[in-house]
Amino acid sequence: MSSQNGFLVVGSTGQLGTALCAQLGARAIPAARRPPSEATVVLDLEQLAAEPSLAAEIVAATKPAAVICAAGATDVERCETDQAWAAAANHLGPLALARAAKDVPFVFLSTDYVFDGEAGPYAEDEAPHALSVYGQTKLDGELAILREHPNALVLRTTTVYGPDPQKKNFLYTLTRVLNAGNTMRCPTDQLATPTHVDDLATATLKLLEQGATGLVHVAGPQFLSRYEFAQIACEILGLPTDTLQSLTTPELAQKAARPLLGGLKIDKLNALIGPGVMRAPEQGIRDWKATLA
Ligand SMILES: NC(=O)C1=CN([C@@H]2O[C@H](COP(=O)(O)OP(=O)(O)OC[C@H]3O[C@@H](n4cnc5c(N)ncnc54)[C@H](OP(=O)(O)O)[C@@H]3O)[C@@H](O)[C@H]2O)C=CC1
Ligand SMILES: Cc1cn([C@H]2C[C@H](O)[C@@H](COP(=O)(O)OP(=O)(O)O[C@H]3O[C@@H](C)C(=O)[C@@H](O)[C@H]3O)O2)c(=O)[nH]c1=O
Repeated sequence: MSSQNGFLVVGSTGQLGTALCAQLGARAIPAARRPPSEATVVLDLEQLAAEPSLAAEIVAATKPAAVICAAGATDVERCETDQAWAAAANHLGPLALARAAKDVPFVFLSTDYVFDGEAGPYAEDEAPHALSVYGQTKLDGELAILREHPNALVLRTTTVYGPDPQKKNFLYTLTRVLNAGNTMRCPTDQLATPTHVDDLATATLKLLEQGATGLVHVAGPQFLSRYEFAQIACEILGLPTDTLQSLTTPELAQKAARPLLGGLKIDKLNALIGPGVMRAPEQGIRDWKATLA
């Protein structure tokens, strides 16, 4: 495999990776731990964490013009009990790749879960304080990559929704659960700024084109609770709401603590790429609906 000007998209089988590859077209060099075809580079972040020299081999073989690390341990609950996995996929693996790709721009995807949720939505200059293993390992990744890569761009996002090849984001879960007549329990006290995956991909590529570096928040423009997000989705999608139940986070009894007032401010993003790129949930859910068969 050899390519002079492509962007290495790590996590090409994921939600964001798929959107990035679609927007990049022939400029994408997809990379995944379980490649769906021979055209995809084999890249396992856990393996890179254990054997960092493999990262240099992949970079030498693919010669990317930039690297976007859109992969990671995204199962927030599993991270609590499998900390070695979380550290490898969210911190040490991406760091090995960043070290090997020092000569080209490197993008690392992070999260609002680096914050404790006492005062969201958050701007880039606010102090992080992670509550969960997922959030802490992402924060460890951010700090190490920003320290070691001269042109690193760290993008924090939150509650990504829209087309998802693995059909596991919140909207797919909500639709599946409610259509099956089961109860969907949604917290009224977990607030964030839901982000349409295509906008996240667009913003990522615009920032890369501009040569942006450092920390930038990329998220939707509206701050709302999971329950409100679910209500908007139900209305647009015509889902039954008799089994949509509101509750508080303690009642939900999740393993990993979530930031309650999470979410991200996007003034810096808007100043860099112009306003209007990030769509509001109502529009985003309508657009997602239109993609369903
Ligand atoms: N989804 C969200 O709400 C948010 C996401 N983020 C961050 O944005 C990024 C993209 O998220 P999203 O696309 O939604 O996530 P997904 O869960 O949809 O995709 C994650 C990707 O990471 C890959 N992956 C997991 N472990 C490894 C590994 N060891 N080596 C290589 N690849 C691996 C998965 O591969 P496979 O298909 O084989 O499982 C998949 O392609 C992630 O870094 C995530 O932490 C940040 C905030 C919110
Ligand atoms: C299963 C279930 C979840 N939920 C809620 C609780 C919680 O807020 C959320 C859990 O689903 P999610 O997987 O979307 O949420 P979670 O894994 O917490 O979402 C996070 O993903 C990671 C990758 C991030 O980085 C975060 O920014 C955030 O988007 O959904 C319900 O309300 N009812 C349910 O029945």
